[in-house]
Amino acid sequence: MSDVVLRAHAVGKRFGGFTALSGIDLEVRAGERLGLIGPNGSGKSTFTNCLAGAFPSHDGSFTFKDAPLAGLKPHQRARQGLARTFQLPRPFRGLTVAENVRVPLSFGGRGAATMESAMACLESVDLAGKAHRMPKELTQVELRRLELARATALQPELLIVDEAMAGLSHTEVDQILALLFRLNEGGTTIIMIEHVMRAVTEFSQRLAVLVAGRKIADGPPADVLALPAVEEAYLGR
Ligand SMILES: Nc1ncnc2c1ncn2[C@@H]1O[C@H](COP(=O)(O)OP(=O)(O)OP(=O)(O)O)[C@@H](O)[C@H]1O
Repeated sequence: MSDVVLRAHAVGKRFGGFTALSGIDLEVRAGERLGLIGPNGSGKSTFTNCLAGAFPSHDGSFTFKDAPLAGLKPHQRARQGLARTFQLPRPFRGLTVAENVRVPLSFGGRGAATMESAMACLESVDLAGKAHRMPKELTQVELRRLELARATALQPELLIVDEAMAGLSHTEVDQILALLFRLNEGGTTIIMIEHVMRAVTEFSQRLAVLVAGRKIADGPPADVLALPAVEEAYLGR
């Protein structure tokens, strides 16, 4: 396998007559921490949905671990090692926290769906103490941690974290960041989609910027954030 774990080539997506994404080329190296940023409606979630296989079709192509993703359904992509979290946590409300993790453990097929495995996943996100609670008993940051545990239960090589920090306090952002750094140190490649600039700049080794469905910058965070086009489009100056 090459050093590049994910390659997006000319990815585009239209909704009726509206072009949400156009000509996106992006490479992500194994073990990298990439920040994908851009103003509201710039296409970040659309890109994630294309990558995860959530849409029936899109333009262009993705190659993951040197194999094309075309034609694979979301669950097949997850089994290949591609996982995502959702902006709004989506636990199974009728299942306990531990059971919520056992579902992707069994579905991903990359590890045993035992209670021990579920507890190990929960420990990795500091949620083992709430294993037998119901999701409605969790705080906002605990729900985000559960969302991460559910994604990491798939043992992904690549994890896309979609706005995990929204609405969290400074300390809670630090807690999620620490978790993500730990996951990355364990070998998981991470794409962070985030509006909390402190978090995304602290975390990312590289930033890619989408504006109106096009990639306008890609490089070291300090260089990218200093570009006038990025300041103008993203920071609204
Ligand atoms: N299913 C859909 N049908 C029609 N338009 C859509 C659909 N999904 C997204 N869009 C539009 O595509 C554009 C890109 O949306 P997207 O959610 O990808 O942006 P985003 O960068 O993730 O925004 P945010 O930061 O607010 O989450 C927006 O104009 C949005 O309204």
